[in-house]
Amino acid sequence: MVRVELKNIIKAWENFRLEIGYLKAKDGEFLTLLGPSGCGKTTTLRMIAGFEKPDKGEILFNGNIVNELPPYERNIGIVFQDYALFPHLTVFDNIAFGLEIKRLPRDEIERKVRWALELVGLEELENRYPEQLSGGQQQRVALARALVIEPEVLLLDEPLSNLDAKIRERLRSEIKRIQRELGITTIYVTHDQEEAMAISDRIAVMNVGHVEQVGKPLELYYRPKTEFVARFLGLSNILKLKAKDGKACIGGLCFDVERDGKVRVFFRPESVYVKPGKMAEIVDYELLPGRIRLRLKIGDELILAERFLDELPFSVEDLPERVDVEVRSFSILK
Ligand SMILES: Nc1ncnc2c1ncn2[C@@H]1O[C@H](COP(=O)(O)OP(=O)(O)OP(=O)(O)O)[C@@H](O)[C@H]1O
Repeated sequence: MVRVELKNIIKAWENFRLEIGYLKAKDGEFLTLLGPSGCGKTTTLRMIAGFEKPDKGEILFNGNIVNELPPYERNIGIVFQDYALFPHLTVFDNIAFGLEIKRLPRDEIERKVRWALELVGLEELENRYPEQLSGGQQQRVALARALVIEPEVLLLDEPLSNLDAKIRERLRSEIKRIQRELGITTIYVTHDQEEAMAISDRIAVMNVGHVEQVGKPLELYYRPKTEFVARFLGLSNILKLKAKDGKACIGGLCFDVERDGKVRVFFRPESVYVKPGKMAEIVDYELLPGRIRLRLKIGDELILAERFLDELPFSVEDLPERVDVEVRSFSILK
């Protein structure tokens, strides 16, 4: 297994500069680079793969600098967004290709390809050509082809973005299963926050040219450090308040912020609990499958609350005009 580290990386083009002070994928970890289009995810992955050289800084595998190693000497498997299969080769031969280049004996190639076919559930389709496969099946072939060489690091660049929603969900849980089964260090690029939350051990959220925050999915979701991370991962409440004696209050709702002066208090709509009372006015609401999203006015600010219908302390037909509000999880933004 391999630990991948990036240290003091700088990569600049005319109109873009990427700087990463330190980033690590631990042994066997599933690390996702998540961020909007153009923030530098692919460039980061390409440097790890060896297709691109950093202007400055080091890329290390298990503590050894690999900057000068070409991709084929880094022991990596790569899956791209466009499956990039050979159209004139069968599924079997597409997967066998990398092993044939290594001139492995025929029976070993057979054995390894069958193992990879089984891993991705394509045993029945080994004689088909890529054009005879669905997008999801083609991406499975690409995955099998990346894994058959038994790489120490698996790199995936938006592997699911050309597939429709249902297949995407199925394939993502399969990628996760295979990754766990093999315990292979994996670095995954996506701009889809739900996908990143579902699949990752840890996520590095990137914003133009840098990493904003690294953490476990729920840690980033509930305790983002910056407004960018908060907003990128979902619906946010952000209140700009003035704290005194360690408390920041608005309309009777107080947060223990353990500092004084201006603070930005962040919380998710799901962290807001309501019950009949006086603190906030229900301005309007929206029904979602099984849930209700309430817009509340507290002091002179609007906040969102989201609750499952079956845990509301009143019925939707009989919403009170005002409610008391409790926020059970919040963080202070930088
Ligand atoms: N070879 C290159 N020459 C010049 N600029 C480049 C080159 N490769 C990438 N860039 C620029 O670097 C920036 C980051 O690109 P990159 O592909 O890493 O972003 P990304 O986060 O992966 O975006 P996307 O999700 O759209 O692929 C972009 O502004 C891009 O135009």
